[in-house]
Amino acid sequence: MAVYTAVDDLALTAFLHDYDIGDLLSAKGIAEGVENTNYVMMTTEGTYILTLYEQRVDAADLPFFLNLMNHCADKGIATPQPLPRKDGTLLGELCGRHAAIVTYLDGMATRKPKPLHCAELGRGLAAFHDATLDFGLRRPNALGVASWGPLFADSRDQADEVVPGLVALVDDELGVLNASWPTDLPQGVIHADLFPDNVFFIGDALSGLIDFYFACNDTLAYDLAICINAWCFEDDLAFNVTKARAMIQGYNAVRPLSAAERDALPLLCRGAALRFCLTRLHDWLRVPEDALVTPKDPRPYYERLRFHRSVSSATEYGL
Ligand SMILES: Nc1ncnc2c1ncn2[C@@H]1O[C@H](COP(=O)(O)OP(=O)(O)OP(=O)(O)O)[C@@H](O)[C@H]1O
Ligand SMILES: N[C@@H](CCO)C(=O)O
Repeated sequence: MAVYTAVDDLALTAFLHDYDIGDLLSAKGIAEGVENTNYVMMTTEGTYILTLYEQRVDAADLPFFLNLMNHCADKGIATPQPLPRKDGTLLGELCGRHAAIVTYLDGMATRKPKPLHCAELGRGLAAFHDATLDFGLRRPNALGVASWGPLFADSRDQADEVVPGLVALVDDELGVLNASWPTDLPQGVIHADLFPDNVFFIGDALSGLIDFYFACNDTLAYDLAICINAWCFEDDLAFNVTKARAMIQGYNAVRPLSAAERDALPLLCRGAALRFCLTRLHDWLRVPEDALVTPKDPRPYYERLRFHRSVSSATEYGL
């Protein structure tokens, strides 16, 4: 559950005086999510999401995230739109935390994506990439290729206890990726964490993209590689080429991939699998005593990485 900061009605009513969104009717903490405190809030004007940013989010990054959502929502992408305060700013303070209010998006995340969902996601991701091309702010990827070596160094001693064979695999993979990571592919703003829990659908139609708190500037096709990892493997860890084909075709229909991007896809998928394997391993080994949430298992991403290492060309992703 993720309501780290309890907000009472008096504090919230006072906070809302700085907005033009009516009077408070109700506010309920949302259990999902692990990073921040979220409330679904109803006022006389409508339904909104109130987010209080907790310690792990760097306050200096908040203008990037909020302006990015605003930029995309203005362009018709299904991202939450931050509500401006009466002074025009997007960020306030509530209960000692930075806080913002964004529009509530209808729809539901799907736990078992079908190929149709993957095609929608591909189209939505490409539209998001296109919409960000003229976004003015920049944020480097703190979890990009250069970070993976140092990240692993912090967990290397215990890695084989979590997944036998992990040290040898990751050492080898870091050597390959550091030597051959593509640097000349089209760049832009990527979501960087577009897992099924961050995408809403109404029926089979995409209705919302949320959780922009890893968004950054990086290689656009790397974002697609993250989605292939997150959406196109079954619970038994088998790769589902039908889902990958649907996703890539959907993406390609909106933002055609260059030949260089297509060729790089196996390598980008390896990088994406390694990134989530390493961040999960890091968190797995450092569960706080009072943890409210179970850490995510690194093993499925170790298995994905082994799969991508066996791929010899992008055609194996259904291209
Ligand atoms: N704009 C929105 N419209 C509707 N529901 C939302 C919206 N934003 C967040 N939610 C709900 O709140 C939940 C938590 O949001 P989110 O995933 O952003 O949490 P977080 O703690 O910031 O991130 P993380 O998933 O990385 O832990 C979502 O699963 C969703 O149910
Ligand atoms: N999507 C991430 C978690 C936090 O964003 C993962 O599955 O490892």
